[in-house]
Amino acid sequence: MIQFGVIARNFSSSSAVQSAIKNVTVIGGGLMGSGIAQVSAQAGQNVILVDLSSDVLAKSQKSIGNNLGRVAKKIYKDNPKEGEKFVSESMARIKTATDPVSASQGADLVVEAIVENMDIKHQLFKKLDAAAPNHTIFASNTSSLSINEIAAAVKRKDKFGGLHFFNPVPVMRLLEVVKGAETSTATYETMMAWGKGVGKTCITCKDTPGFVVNRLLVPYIAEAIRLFERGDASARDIDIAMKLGAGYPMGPLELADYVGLDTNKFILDGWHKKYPQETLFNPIPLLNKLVSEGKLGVKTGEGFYKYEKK
Ligand SMILES: C[C@H](O)CC(=O)SCCNC(=O)CCNC(=O)[C@H](O)C(C)(C)COP(=O)(O)OP(=O)(O)OC[C@H]1O[C@@H](n2cnc3c(N)ncnc32)[C@H](O)[C@@H]1OP(=O)(O)O
Ligand SMILES: NC(=O)c1ccc[n+]([C@@H]2O[C@H](COP(=O)([O-])OP(=O)(O)OC[C@H]3O[C@@H](n4cnc5c(N)ncnc54)[C@H](O)[C@@H]3O)[C@@H](O)[C@H]2O)c1
Repeated sequence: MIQFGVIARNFSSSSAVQSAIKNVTVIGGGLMGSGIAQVSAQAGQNVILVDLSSDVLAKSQKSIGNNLGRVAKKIYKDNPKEGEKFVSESMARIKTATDPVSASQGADLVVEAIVENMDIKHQLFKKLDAAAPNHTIFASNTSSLSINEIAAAVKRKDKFGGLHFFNPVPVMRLLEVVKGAETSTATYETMMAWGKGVGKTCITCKDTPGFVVNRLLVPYIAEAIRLFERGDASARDIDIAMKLGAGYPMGPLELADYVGLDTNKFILDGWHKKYPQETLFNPIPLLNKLVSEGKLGVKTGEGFYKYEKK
């Protein structure tokens, strides 16, 4: 259970965003982008949320509104009127767009949260680099790709870094802030201040595959899928085992569904390509089969488990 204090503390520190960043463009309005837009707006930032699909944007705005309502219920439980004001003011700070270039022209920070694919991230950042103001910082929310390799697509390598949020963004208190080889100290410090300002506890690490959390988490989830694939235990028992035996809030297979089986696959495929000798990163036939069948987990209504459509 997430204690009230945690959410309130996040909010109180987030309401004093003192960094040089006021206007944030979030590109990718899916699971992560919508959460990043939410925490930025509730911290007083002006946000433009961009996606290729206006259907996705409409769905994301709805889920942001619902999630802001959950946050408001906790922070303003004794003052529902204030809670309604908090939600409406936060929502008013979020605009949506389908054109990333025009949406980045007034940005102090662009956070990319599109599909985990290097080529597509390169195409996007190359386009933005030519259009966004010189002072704009670019950051990727990538789970597993190299910040240095993504930054190869832009000239502003001194103003490029990693801002790796965790799902669900409004609840998970960690933010991994990653410096690339050419990220300037000023950019790094601005990203750290902004991360704190939107209510996160920031840690930092080198530009190493999976940074800290995913380097430990993704192989763990992969091993759980292999355990299930071999028939050593049921999905339910594997998840119960890790919740009751290791104190995790979610078991590995329900977490894989929550993160997205496509994202898990993208990460493993990328690491397998880079480190073919590392067996922990080997492709998993069952994971590949589920993804090929469009069973991506919570976001499509079925993965290892079935979910009722929201
Ligand atoms: C792969 C990537 O690169 C990296 C990653 O992101 S790896 C994934 C990291 N994330 C995790 O490991 C998540 C682990 N799971 C959890 O922490 C918890 O199961 C969970 C927070 C998702 C849900 O918590 P749980 O107690 O089971 O359910 P639930 O009651 O729905 O939510 C708990 C609280 O969080 C709040 N909450 C949940 N989701 C929320 C959201 N999206 N927005 C706002 N609030 C939310 C709920 O309001 C609830 O608060 P309340 O009880 O005070 O009302
Ligand atoms: N899912 C997680 O738990 C999680 C956690 C941390 C980081 N990440 C990373 O965040 C990124 C997004 O993951 P997600 O789970 O939100 O994916 P998602 O599939 O939910 O959302 C991605 C969104 O990007 C949009 N998109 C794709 N190409 C685009 C483009 N060129 N321009 C604009 N929009 C585009 C898609 O329409 C989609 O709505 C990935 O790099 C992923 O590795 C994911």
